[in-house]
Amino acid sequence: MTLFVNALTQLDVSLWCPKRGLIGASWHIDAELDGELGEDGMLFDFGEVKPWIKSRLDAGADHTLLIPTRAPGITVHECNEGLCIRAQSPYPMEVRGPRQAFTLLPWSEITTERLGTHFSHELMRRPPARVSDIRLTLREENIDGEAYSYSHGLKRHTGNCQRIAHGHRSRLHIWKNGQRDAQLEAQWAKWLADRYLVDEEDLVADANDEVYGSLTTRYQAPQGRFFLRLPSERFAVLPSPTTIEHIATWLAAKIAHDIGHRIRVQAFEGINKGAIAEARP
Ligand SMILES: Nc1nc2c(c(=O)[nH]1)N=C([C@H](O)[C@H](O)COP(=O)(O)OP(=O)(O)OP(=O)(O)O)CN2
Repeated sequence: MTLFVNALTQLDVSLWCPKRGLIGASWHIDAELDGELGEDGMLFDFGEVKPWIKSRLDAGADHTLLIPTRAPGITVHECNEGLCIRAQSPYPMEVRGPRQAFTLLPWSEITTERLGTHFSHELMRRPPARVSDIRLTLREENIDGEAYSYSHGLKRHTGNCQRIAHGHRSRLHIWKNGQRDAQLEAQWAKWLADRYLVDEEDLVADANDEVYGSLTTRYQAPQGRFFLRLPSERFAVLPSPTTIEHIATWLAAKIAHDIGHRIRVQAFEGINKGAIAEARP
């Protein structure tokens, strides 16, 4: 017998891609479980399947930076913050933070297929009674219009959003003078694509940055100390923390100022939630 639960939970992560660099990603998680029925006629109570799988993913890869440790140019070593990870290609990155902020995977590239198999194996280490196999599938949200992706960290968040490099892939809706504007949505999704959104308060002066054309962000949060250096053009600098409320407000003000019209922005953070802001030129 096979039991399934579609869209059981979501994963919001960043990952290092040897072709695109730092990417924000959000995936639905679909689950299938094989096994034998118990006397109650069930394989595994839905009310227990969902919290079991969600809690395991939340405590593991969710809100971490996924690193393919066998990609060319990746190095990982211990440092005062916990782990220091450097990448070279397609551009240089250095990130440091507590061990729990990273998921290290011994692969040359991260794919949703490999992640699904990896998470399934992890869950099968201690399977529930009567479950003989588990298959997880990671699936991008089907977005008709524009999707934008970014990475960030919220130093004041008490949960895992404080981790300096986690991200999202999300819908972006923009209205100009009350009308949805597909062209503006495409333009801003393209501009935001794969950027790191940083609060200007968290940028620090670092001698390397002048030499290499990079920017460095560093902060202390409840889980530990975090550090990230990327080429300056990979950043978008906000005058505020990068909560979705501030992202929507900043985007609306920036677009209204740029084009001189009344703007409404509905910015999603991952799947099915976000913030709405309006601005006038
Ligand atoms: N009002 C806001 N709340 C939160 C924000 C925010 O910008 N505004 N941001 C975050 C984090 O950035 C986080 O990445 C979002 O995390 P998410 O996975 O969606 O939240 P949960 O883990 O609490 O939800 P699940 O249902 O467990 O996925 C957090 N809050």
